[in-house]
Amino acid sequence: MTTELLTTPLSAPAGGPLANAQAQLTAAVETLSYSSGLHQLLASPRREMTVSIPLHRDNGEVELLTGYRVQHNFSRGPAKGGLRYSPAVDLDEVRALAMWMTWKCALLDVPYGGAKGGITIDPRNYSARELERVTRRYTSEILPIIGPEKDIPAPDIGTDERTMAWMMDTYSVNVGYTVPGVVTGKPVSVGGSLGRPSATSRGVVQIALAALRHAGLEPGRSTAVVQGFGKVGSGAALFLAEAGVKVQAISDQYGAIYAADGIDVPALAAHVEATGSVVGFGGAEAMDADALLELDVDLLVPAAVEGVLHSGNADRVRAKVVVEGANGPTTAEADPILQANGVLVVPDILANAGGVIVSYFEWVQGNQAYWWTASEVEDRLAQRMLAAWENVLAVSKARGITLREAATVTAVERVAEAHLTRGLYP
Ligand SMILES: NC(=O)C1=CN([C@@H]2O[C@H](COP(=O)(O)OP(=O)(O)OC[C@H]3O[C@@H](n4cnc5c(N)ncnc54)[C@H](OP(=O)(O)O)[C@@H]3O)[C@@H](O)[C@H]2O)C=CC1
Ligand SMILES: O=C(O)CCC(=O)C(=O)O
Repeated sequence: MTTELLTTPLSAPAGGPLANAQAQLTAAVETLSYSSGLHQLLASPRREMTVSIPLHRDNGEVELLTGYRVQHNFSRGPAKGGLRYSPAVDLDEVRALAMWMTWKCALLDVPYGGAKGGITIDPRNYSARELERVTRRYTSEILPIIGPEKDIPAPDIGTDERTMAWMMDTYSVNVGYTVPGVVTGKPVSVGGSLGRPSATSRGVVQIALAALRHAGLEPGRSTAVVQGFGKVGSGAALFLAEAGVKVQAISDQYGAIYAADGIDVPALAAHVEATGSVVGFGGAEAMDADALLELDVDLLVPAAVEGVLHSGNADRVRAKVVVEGANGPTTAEADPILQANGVLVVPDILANAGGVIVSYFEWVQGNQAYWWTASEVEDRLAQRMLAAWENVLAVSKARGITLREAATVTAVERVAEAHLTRGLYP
């Protein structure tokens, strides 16, 4: 196949998540020498839905929210991906996140395409009753395009297992029977899997420990910082500390804390539970949240939002290894700077894939109505994460490309092969 033009059908603002996702795809398409037609097909979402969500607030006022569901690709199976509640959500962000889900599922060889959803809302400003109404209305609006064989949402920023229970109930009430497989990341009491809440963090740390050793660093003598202390960041900090890594700094959207001898992560979790933020934790000192990314440590785990490592700060990153717990934390401009400085970057589509792997296990268990033990889930998760790590390392070495390029090339090739095998003229 020949590479002619490498323009993509969706124009995206430079530096934003969609431009970054497209730049990563373009690099993979160039390596694979795909045609521009195939490139455009891989770059374009198969289906997008934008919905208005009228919300009756508890005080009687009516507010109109906007929600999205983007299904990027179905070539390898039903679409799969999280649902985000954040004020920063827009259609381009959801498009990027959906594309990354396609590559993640292909890389880890779970039988899904990629999707993502979002609502532009700051969930902290709404009561639980309001969030339930928003979730139920959003689910009703996107109901025609989701389902266990079509598209299966899961938690992401600002959503959790309670959100998934509301989605599952709304879908089930509409179709007339209980459909646990329409979402994953549900509570165990309604068909969730043991081990799903901790799966993304466990996977991040399994990869982080392997990456540290690959870089010649002994985890028990290593230091780390974690950006974000939500579902992914808090678990990552905890599992790193349990593995003997000294977690010296942690941040959330309100600020950052630092302790040279290592933060007591369970005590910090109790503080956050009580106060809502890492700020003010007694066992550490306050530090500048941007400076946290530039600390002289062995391991940096960005586990919050996109674009935090960019052309303006990449040159100052002193961590030897970056393991991307978040989706898209490193911009396309930052990648070559980090590479030139010898920083080993383990890409999101590999590092944070533990969540979708256990979501897949949840879907399989639900479909068979047969439940696995926590250790079965954890053992199978570790096997898949470490096999994918070895595979990406091998491709990187064989082709002389970065880990991100190796992961993306592997995934894109699998998606293209599935698409072409199914035939071009359905
Ligand atoms: N949940 C999952 O299973 C998976 C999540 N991911 C990705 O991991 C990342 C985090 O998701 P998740 O943990 O689920 O989301 P959560 O909503 O549980 O947590 C997000 C965390 O990021 C923090 N945060 C937000 N903005 C900033 C900022 N500018 N600086 C520092 N911290 C910030 C939040 O702070 P605060 O607490 O103050 O609001 C919060 O601690 C996202 O990129 C997501 O897409 C990837 C794979 C699976
Ligand atoms: O568990 C899932 O299905 C998807 C999780 C997710 O949104 C992600 O991996 O980014």
